[in-house]
Amino acid sequence: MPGPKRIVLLILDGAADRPDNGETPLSSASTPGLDTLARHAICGVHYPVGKGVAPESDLATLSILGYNPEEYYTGRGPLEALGVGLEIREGYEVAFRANFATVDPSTRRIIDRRVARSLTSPEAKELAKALDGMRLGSTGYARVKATIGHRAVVIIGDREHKLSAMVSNIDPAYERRGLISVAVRNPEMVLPRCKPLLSSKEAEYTCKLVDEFVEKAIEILDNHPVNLERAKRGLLKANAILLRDAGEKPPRLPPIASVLGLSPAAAIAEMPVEIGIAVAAGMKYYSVPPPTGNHERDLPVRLEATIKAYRDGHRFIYVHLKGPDEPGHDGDFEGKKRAIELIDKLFIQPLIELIDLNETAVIVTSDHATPWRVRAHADDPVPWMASWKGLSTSPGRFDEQTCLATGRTVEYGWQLLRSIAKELGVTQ
Ligand SMILES: O=C(O)[C@@H](CO)OP(=O)(O)O
Repeated sequence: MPGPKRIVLLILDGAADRPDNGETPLSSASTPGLDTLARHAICGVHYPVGKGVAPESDLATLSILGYNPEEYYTGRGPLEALGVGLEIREGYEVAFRANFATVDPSTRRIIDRRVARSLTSPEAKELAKALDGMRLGSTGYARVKATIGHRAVVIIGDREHKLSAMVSNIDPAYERRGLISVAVRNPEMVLPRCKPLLSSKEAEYTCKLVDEFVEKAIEILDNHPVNLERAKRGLLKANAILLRDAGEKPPRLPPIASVLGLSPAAAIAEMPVEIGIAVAAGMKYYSVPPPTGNHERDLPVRLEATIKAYRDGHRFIYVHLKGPDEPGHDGDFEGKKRAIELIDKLFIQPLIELIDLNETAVIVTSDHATPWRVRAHADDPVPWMASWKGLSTSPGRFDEQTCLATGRTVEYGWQLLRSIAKELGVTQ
């Protein structure tokens, strides 16, 4: 039988977890759709960026799509900026992923690095407007754009002086190692100062602008009417902005078709960073509204976009669903299990009825583990499953322990698709 002609790659953000008395949200979730896919499948585990790396979503996703991060990664900030259509003036601007957060201005203690996920996008847009265009030093400036919930993009620039992305994170939850950031377990929640990651005048000057921006932002935000109103309603103030994952330019990627020879390629993604990755990889991005927090409302919309991409003839379709990650960060086992069950019920079950599984392989995995007991990204191995009607094998079900037990370990996420395509004999 010739191999599959098409691939649908489904990344369940943060769905992987750490077995606890044998159970994980994935293993305990009711997943008839994944169980059906498991009937004709192979599965294993992979290390999205490599052993010992607790990656952020962007780094992990870039790797899983087949791009070796060591060769291509340029920082999350530029991907977030690309995802919301912000250009970077290379050499004189540096883009950061940002979080609106709550701090105690007198002690710089971080009370909540996401404002308890209570900030609405309209509120964030108001606050971003108050910071956008801020002048820094004599020739520096900040460009600020709110994205989804507590998230934003901040571009620090200078009209005359060159800047550098080699600066530390102003966010204790993620530690910089060169251009990549890794999640920190139990970070000390105090607002840090910027440190140059290499001794260059550009990095030192960039840190000077960054520290000035962070300080001025607290003054502006703490007294902003949006926050005064929030405080009146007993809500946390969004009175600080954390910066992480500086980058000077988006990655220059060979088109995704060069990874597996499958084109055209499409992407259905809901967060700016994954949209940025899709654009950088030359995929046709099928726009969906931002997540509303109501999975019952959001998932059918994502399914509809996926089926449209399929019917438009795309041979590689990358779908990124955010659901399970947030309850993982919030230490919510049941919430994470529920998010997985809803993806199965409202996305996977209808999907496999609407596509041809004789010609299409469905690959399901996660970008990283967000173990609910850890409440952060972790470096655990991540399960993957490749399902196709031409396979006569079955792992029984798709979960962390079943896929670990097969012994099919892929050392680096960027090798995953190629190894699956080879084993299934994907038709170029
Ligand atoms: O954006 C998010 O959902 C997460 C992970 O990418 O970041 P943070 O932990 O800052 O909320």
